[in-house]
Amino acid sequence: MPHQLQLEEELFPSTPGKIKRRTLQRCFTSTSTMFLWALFLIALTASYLAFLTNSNRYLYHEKMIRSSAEIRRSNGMSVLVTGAAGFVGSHVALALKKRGDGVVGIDNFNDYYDPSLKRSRRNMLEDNKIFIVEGDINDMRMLAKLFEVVKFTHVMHLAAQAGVRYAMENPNSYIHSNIAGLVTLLEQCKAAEPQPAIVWASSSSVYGLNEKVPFSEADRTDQPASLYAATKKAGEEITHTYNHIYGLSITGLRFFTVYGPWGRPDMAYFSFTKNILQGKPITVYRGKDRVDLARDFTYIDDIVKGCVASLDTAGKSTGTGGKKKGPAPYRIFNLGNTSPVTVPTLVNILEKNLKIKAKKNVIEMPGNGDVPFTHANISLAQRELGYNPTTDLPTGLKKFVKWYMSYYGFDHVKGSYVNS
Ligand SMILES: O=C(O)[C@H]1O[C@H](OP(=O)(O)OP(=O)(O)OC[C@H]2O[C@@H](n3ccc(=O)[nH]c3=O)[C@H](O)[C@@H]2O)[C@H](O)[C@@H](O)[C@@H]1O
Repeated sequence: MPHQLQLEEELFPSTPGKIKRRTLQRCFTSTSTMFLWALFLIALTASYLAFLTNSNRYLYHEKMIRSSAEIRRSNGMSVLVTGAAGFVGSHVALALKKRGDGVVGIDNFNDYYDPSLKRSRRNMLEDNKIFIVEGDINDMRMLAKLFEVVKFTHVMHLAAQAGVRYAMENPNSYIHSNIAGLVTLLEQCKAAEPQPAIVWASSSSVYGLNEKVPFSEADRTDQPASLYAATKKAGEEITHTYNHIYGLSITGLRFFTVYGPWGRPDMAYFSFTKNILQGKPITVYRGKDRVDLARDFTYIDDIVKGCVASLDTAGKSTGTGGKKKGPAPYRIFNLGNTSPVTVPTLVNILEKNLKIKAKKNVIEMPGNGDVPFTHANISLAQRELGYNPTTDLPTGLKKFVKWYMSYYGFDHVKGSYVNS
């Protein structure tokens, strides 16, 4: 269209329809611009509000972290407890707080087992003024921030992917938590000023196919029977390198089948209790030649004492600026009970406490990473930590069953759960 005509067309449109369309088009163009502007302003306001909320939340968290980390006794320590919403973590955090140490927890609240139990443990800790940061130990930035806020003197590292048999179902979760997560945490500890001393949970499973009994720290640990055990053994080697290169003080604790109130639902004593109460069958594994499996079951309160004594006796890390300045302690201890009990005996004790006969399916132990027995020699921990377990399995299980009944609200008379 020639220029003149185009201009006329625009000024004097030939049809009313055109006028409408063009006016509408202009109108629409300006409305859409306005709309875009409005959208932009809304987005700007929303992100500003989000920023305010986040920074408020951050400030709130920072305040909580600082107050949780406050030391309330002379020569006390400030401890970062990883896996604080877990079984052992929650108990250790509480014990430290009760005697006046500063405690901050971290936990990713994963769903390996019912996260509501982890949340209940968190509530219990919150009632005791212990704050748990919700986060993963693989999150380097979050760890760095945490160490910026608190100069931790110690790290009690209990966050891990636990469970021996689950490793066949989800092998990568073991690599994620027990290897990658461990390295991320160690990197942070190495860089921290001052470097904290680290006490962490290894496992009796590192003894694997070792046949020498009872298991001593100097025995072979190069024949793991499960990926879980292999990651714990790898953890012992990895922590050794951080001790050797960067001067981190390291104490590895080989726990022997820890049980008790607030325990882990994936463990035999816990799932057996649940099934027996519901009248469901339990599967009892048996070893070759019909030999009963046995474990050196260790009560949680004894383990807590061992953990706290390890923190108390841990020498200082020596590195600074990420460099070792001198030799630092590297220790490994068995924390067991020194009196193995067979799985059928464990079932008998539960039956007595629950006053219900279990429906047992006895089958040969499948090749799933289990070992036939464990038995700890604890003389090293006795000597160096003053570790002295005092709770036998009947006493400990009685306390567990009492807790279980009250936590899940099981009414013995009605034979059903009150809370469900
Ligand atoms: O001491 C340890 O290092 C390990 O102790 C436990 O591992 P485990 O001893 O296998 O504990 P449970 O899973 O509670 O099993 C106890 C015994 O009951 C047996 N069991 C388990 C489950 C089942 O359904 N039936 C059964 O007979 C097992 O074979 C085992 O002999 C923990 O689950 C691990 O996280 C921990 O590291």
